Amino acid sequence: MTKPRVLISDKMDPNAERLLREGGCDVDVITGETPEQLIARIGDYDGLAIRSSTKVTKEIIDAAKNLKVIGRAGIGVDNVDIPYASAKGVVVMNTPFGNSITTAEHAIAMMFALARQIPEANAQTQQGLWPKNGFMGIEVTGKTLGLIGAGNIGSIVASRALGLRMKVVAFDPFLSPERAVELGIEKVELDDLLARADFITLHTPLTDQTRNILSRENLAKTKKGVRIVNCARGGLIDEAALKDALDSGQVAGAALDVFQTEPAKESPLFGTPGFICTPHLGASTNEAQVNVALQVAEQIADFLVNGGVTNALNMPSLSAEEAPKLKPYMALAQRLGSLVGQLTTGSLARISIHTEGAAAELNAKPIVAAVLAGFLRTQSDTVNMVNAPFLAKERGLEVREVKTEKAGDYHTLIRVSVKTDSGERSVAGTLFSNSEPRLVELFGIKVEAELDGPMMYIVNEDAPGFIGRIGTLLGENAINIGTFNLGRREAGGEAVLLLSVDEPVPAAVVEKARALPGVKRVMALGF
Ligand SMILES: NC(=O)C1=CN([C@@H]2O[C@H](COP(=O)(O)OP(=O)(O)OC[C@H]3O[C@@H](n4cnc5c(N)ncnc54)[C@H](O)[C@@H]3O)[C@@H](O)[C@H]2O)C=CC1
Ligand SMILES: O=C(O)C(=O)COP(=O)(O)O
Repeated sequence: MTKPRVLISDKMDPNAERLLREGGCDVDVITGETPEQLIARIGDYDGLAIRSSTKVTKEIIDAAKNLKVIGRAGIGVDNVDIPYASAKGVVVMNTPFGNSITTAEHAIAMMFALARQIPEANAQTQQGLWPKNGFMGIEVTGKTLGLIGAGNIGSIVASRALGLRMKVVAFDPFLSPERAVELGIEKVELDDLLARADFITLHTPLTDQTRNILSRENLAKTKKGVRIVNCARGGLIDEAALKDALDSGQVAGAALDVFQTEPAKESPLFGTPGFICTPHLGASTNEAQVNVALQVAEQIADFLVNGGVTNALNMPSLSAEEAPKLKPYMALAQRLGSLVGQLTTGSLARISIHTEGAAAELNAKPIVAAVLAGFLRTQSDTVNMVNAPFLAKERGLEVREVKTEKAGDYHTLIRVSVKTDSGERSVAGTLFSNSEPRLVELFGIKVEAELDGPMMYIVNEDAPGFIGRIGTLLGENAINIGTFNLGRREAGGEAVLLLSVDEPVPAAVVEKARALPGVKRVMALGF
């Protein structure tokens, strides 16, 4: 088997390359390329490992014909076009915890640098000015820190600030009151935070809701003399308004590690009294870089070599514990999805995925994604578990999930029902010996089949002689039958025949089968 190829396109700790190789990948480290150079290069690679410098745009994803996974050695993924990667079936992963302590420490360092004006005092002292009377600072003890965003990094900042005897208030709509109590902080509304905080630190991702959260209007609502630290993302603060607020004294100090446009080689903020900055160094410590490099390499190799999914942003994660249990279910789900996809004609309004018995105890997300992937792959070759839920939504398909924990006739069952113009029909399957996928019901008829390889599906009137006729037809055309699965609604009613065959059934033979007496429907299927 050829090894998957991974490109590391941003500066990364060498452990990333080492671990990817040990994990079974071929690796190239080529950093600092222009977008055009990356577009020309990316076509060969199965995996791409990045930090924040590489911008993974639509153009790059389009050029990446083999790409299966993008691994971000860090947290923020606003440099990756995730919706487009999802549409193209590319998994996007990050390392959500590896650099959070380091970034929280940088925010605290920036807070002290502002409180005691360390950068400017250092510069003037080294110029020989000994400016002992020019730098009156403030204590942080007893001051109020306002956190905007209290997730991983925000809560570490909170714990450090509490250790410094600060009072901490936080605005985060997703922070539960219980978690706030656990952290020892007060959950507040944004206006309240703006009015009360002596220091504000930002720790949210950049989203439509957080963009410009410190707008001109909100900066005007702050306590006069506030000091602001941003080690999260540039677009969270209106930089022009911040410059004006520093000039007017409304804001006494601002420390930015991140800018609206990076690299920030010029800014109206540069040189403004009370303004300090670093060039996106939040995650730059030896410890954090080793952490994220090891994590991203392990995740990429595990995905490309074993199919394991960790920390994916556009696909349900599969833990090492869950993966082996879920694997046969995903195979079953994918085959049932494919079966209904092949048998359904006409427009589809809804697909329902019902898990019953042991199946209902499992994480349903990967099972649903596998059904949708199986279903939609009958319409497009580029569908996989990553883009299937996205495509289903795009096509206006309603997806329902139902769980029944009590087992019915089978200890475990997945039922896939589709609602079309002509009504609702379903197929169902179970696992034999907890590992072998089997179809057990097809449109209300009990039938047992493996759904593996080429097959033939026939609906006919249940009458003597039919099996002989179909056997003869296939024999005359040198088609060898592997398994023969028969089911019927009632004696003399409608019968279903599912045959597994050694070779795909040619269209001409399908036509001949359709012409046999009593035959209602014939299709060649493939799994
Ligand atoms: N400067 C640097 O080098 C680094 C920057 N970062 C950035 O730091 C930021 C925070 O990272 P984490 O704490 O790991 O993320 P996280 O996802 O753990 O926490 C983000 C928090 O923001 C909250 N949030 C979301 N929308 C909000 C809104 N509208 N208003 C208020 N709060 C909202 C969420 O509920 C969540 O609690 C990210 O933008 C990340 O990219 C992360 C690492 C290094
Ligand atoms: O992890 C993050 O979100 C960061 O912003 C760190 O960026 P970097 O990897 O240092 O370019």
